[in-house]
Amino acid sequence: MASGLHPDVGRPVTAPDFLLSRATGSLRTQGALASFTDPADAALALRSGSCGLVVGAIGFEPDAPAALVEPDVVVRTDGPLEPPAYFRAMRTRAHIAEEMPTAAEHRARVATAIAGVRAGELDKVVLARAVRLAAEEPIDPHAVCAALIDSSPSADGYLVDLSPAGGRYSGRVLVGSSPELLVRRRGDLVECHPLAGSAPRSADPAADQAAGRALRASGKDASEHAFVVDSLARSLGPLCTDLEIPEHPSLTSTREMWHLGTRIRGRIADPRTTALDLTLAVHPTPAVCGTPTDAARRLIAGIEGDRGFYAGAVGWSDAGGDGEWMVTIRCVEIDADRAGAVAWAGGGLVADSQPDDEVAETGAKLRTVLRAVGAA
Ligand SMILES: C=C(O[C@@H]1C=C(C(=O)O)C=C[C@H]1O)C(=O)O
Repeated sequence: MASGLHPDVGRPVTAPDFLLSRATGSLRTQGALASFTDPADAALALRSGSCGLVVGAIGFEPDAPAALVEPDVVVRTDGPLEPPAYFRAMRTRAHIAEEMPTAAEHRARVATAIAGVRAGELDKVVLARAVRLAAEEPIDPHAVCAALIDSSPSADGYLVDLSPAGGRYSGRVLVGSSPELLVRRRGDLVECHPLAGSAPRSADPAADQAAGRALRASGKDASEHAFVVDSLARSLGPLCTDLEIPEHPSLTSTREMWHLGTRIRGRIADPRTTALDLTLAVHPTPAVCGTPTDAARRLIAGIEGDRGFYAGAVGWSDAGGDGEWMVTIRCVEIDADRAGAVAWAGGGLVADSQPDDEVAETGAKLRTVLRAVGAA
């Protein structure tokens, strides 16, 4: 680069402030004609037709501030997004500055929660831990997103400017690569692909296949998974007709993880129900919260505190009702000054869960984003 040029020269001016990359179709947007911190207001604006499209993120807690906007400029594509060469060439370099909590403390929390499940206080709860990352050079959220899209076999990735949520979120950006489709509506077709029940993958092909087979055969993981499918069946039942739910989950994978997944399909009962309405009806599922929902939510708030946008939903919905929302996992929230970030990972706990396995599982889940920021 010639000296004297602005360091940002070459940076695509079309860099979006929201994007969702999916193999089945993507969307990126810039600007905001309107913004919503209450998802119910956004849902109403879509249904009334006063707003044509809503994009952004909603928090884990339904009453937490959302970062939703009606975007100004919208580009839709049929396939996944191809990150610009400018961002692909950037290497993020960060390191873990703090474990929140330490792996040992997370193990102790997990053991306490499993004891609660065994005592009959609840059936399942998802506990998460976080790490604070410190950057060697300012982090460019688009570079992290490009790395996540490029390392996802299905080119999954998302980026959301959290500023519309206000307060401490001003200037922060959420970036991730979620394998979990919370809900999608296309025309009258409604689809979900819940994941629950996980095992870390292995670099050794034989060990990797064995880990997948063991997950498929695991009664503990089947029960963890069933809570999610049952919850979706209950919440979607009144909103859909012809709900098709396979009897058994199948094996699915990311670069780091094996998961049990179930492809659920149905037809929308009332065409006025938008993808955002569906999202608000099913969220939070026991894939990120637990069963019963309120007991799990209370336990999570007491142990972890405020999850913010982690374990929420990220996506888009249009006034015609179409849209797609992913579960906000495998993500990192980048500070407004770009000097640091926080990444989270959680896992479901049932009566048969083992604390050491759970620590290993969250460690493996964290690697998705740690690799993308050069901290793995
Ligand atoms: C909570 C996370 O993942 C969720 C929990 C899973 C599990 O408990 O097996 C699997 C996939 C996700 O639904 C996360 O990645 O942070």
